[in-house]
Amino acid sequence: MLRAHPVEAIRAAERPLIEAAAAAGDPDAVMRRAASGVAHHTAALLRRRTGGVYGRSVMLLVGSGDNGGDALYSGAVLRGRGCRVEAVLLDPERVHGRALQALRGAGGRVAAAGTGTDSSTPDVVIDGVVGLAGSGPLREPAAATVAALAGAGVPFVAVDLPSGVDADTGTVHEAHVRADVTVTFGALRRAHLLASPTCGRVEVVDIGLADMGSEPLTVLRPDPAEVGRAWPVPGPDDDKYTQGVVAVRAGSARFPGAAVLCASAAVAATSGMVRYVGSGSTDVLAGRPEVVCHPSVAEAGTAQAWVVGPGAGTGTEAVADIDAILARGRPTVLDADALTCVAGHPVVLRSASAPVLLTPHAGEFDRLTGGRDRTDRSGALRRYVADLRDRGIPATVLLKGRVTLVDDGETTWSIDPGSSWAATAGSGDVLSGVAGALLANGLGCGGEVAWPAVAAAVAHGEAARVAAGRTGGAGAPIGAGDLLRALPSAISALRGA
Ligand SMILES: NC(=O)C1=CN([C@@H]2O[C@H](COP(=O)(O)OP(=O)(O)OC[C@H]3O[C@@H](n4cnc5c(N)ncnc54)[C@H](O)[C@@H]3O)[C@@H](O)[C@H]2O)[C@@H](O)CC1
Ligand SMILES: Nc1ncnc2c1ncn2[C@@H]1O[C@H](COP(=O)(O)OP(=O)(O)O)[C@@H](O)[C@H]1O
Ligand SMILES: [K+]
Repeated sequence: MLRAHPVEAIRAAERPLIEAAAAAGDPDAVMRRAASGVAHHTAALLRRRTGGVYGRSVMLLVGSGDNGGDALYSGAVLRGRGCRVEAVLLDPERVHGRALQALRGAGGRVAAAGTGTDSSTPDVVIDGVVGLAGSGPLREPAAATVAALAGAGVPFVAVDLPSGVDADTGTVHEAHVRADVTVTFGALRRAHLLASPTCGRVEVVDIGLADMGSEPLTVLRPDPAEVGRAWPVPGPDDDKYTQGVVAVRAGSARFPGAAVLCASAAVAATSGMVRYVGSGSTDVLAGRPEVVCHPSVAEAGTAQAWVVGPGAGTGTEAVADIDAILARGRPTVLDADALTCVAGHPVVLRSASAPVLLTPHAGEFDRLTGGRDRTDRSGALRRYVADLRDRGIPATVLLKGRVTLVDDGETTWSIDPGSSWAATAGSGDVLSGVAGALLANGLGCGGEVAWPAVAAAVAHGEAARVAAGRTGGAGAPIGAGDLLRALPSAISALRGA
């Protein structure tokens, strides 16, 4: 499991190291260690991209703080390895003096932004514009310089964080660096897990930082192997009931497919039994004859967990069904149309005495929250969960997207499947089916509902990867049906990870 920390915690952990270095008369010792890590990973990128290091050209984008200092010291190291290094100073009046001297001493070229820079396109850019102290989008002249280099296809190595990405919220501002590699120091920052697609491959350099624990603002990323180990496996004494029965209320005349995708995903996720309530029994049974269908919520037999919502409608009947399901007092996944019902009738959640898992996409989340705080996704999520919990609703929320977040009011989990192939119609129905099955099974090594939600998101992402890669090569677009069919291979891969 990876942990990513808020800036305040990082700064507090670094302080003793920096003070010790200063007391020993070498105030830049930590910075030079960090910089040699940046140089090491930049050299590795150059080798991968160009087959070597010697003679390659490196451009440093140097801001006014210590992030720029790291870039300058790393340039000095790369100069020592035979690179041509040019530093572009974004604010020549405010630059880390000793680091600049080190670069000059090593034979690096220095220019102010917009004046007489080397005209050839560099092999790599080191982004030392701004790091932990950054806020807001890249400012000029950094924004225009970055846009031109990115447009020319030059790879970026970000020092600490891609500039233009907020360290704590992970907000990616319009003007920002998209990094191929991000080299950070001692421990991950929250943005590394909240904005992982913008950070590229994240490398953590050891600077002698003591191990950091968790606190409420720490973001966690699950280890796929851990999810695989926790996946429910029937034992010798198990039967179809002991593994947890999940009931699915999904589908409508307008959306028959949602019923098939959701119920079939529940069947694929664990052994045991799946019940179905809705208008789609014929279609569900055509694909999955093992599903047990019931004419209404009231007539459904016992289930250890429920899923309600995919394609299930938003009328008064749908709201009444949600109410009836919650009144059964079992853990329940509320997805899709059920979330629209909750947004319109928040009072319906009052019937929830057992844990509920809400699984909105961005639009549904806006509907639930009135569209507040679009820029600080994880903060808005934490506040929404806290609101629900303050109202006595035992809620966990899974916010979908390329980076899926799960928050139970105490912990934020982040899942990034590494590609966006899962962004396809109906794939959310598959996710809620998997989550419901895991909830019914009582999977719970990391919390009552958060862990099944996290495990479902991991398996969903892995299924997308398997499905998109089924043809080999670079991968191909998938539909939700492909993702569904890939679930068994994905679960098997996780269990073998
Ligand atoms: N604190 C530590 O212990 C260590 C820090 N290190 C480096 O130091 C960095 C933090 O340095 P600083 O605290 O000096 O701060 P930064 O270098 O992150 O930023 C400070 C400067 O950036 C400017 N700035 C802020 N937002 C901007 C934007 N959007 N566009 C352009 N400029 C902007 C500010 O005006 C300020 O002058 C870390 O990210 C890391 O790279 C490393 O040397 C390792 C050790
Ligand atoms: N850009 C993306 N990259 C990867 N996965 C994504 C992306 N956008 C959405 N997803 C995932 O795809 C699924 C889509 O769910 P949802 O929006 O509810 O679709 P639907 O309602 O069509 O089923 C979710 O699991 C979500 O996390
Ligand atoms: K940076």
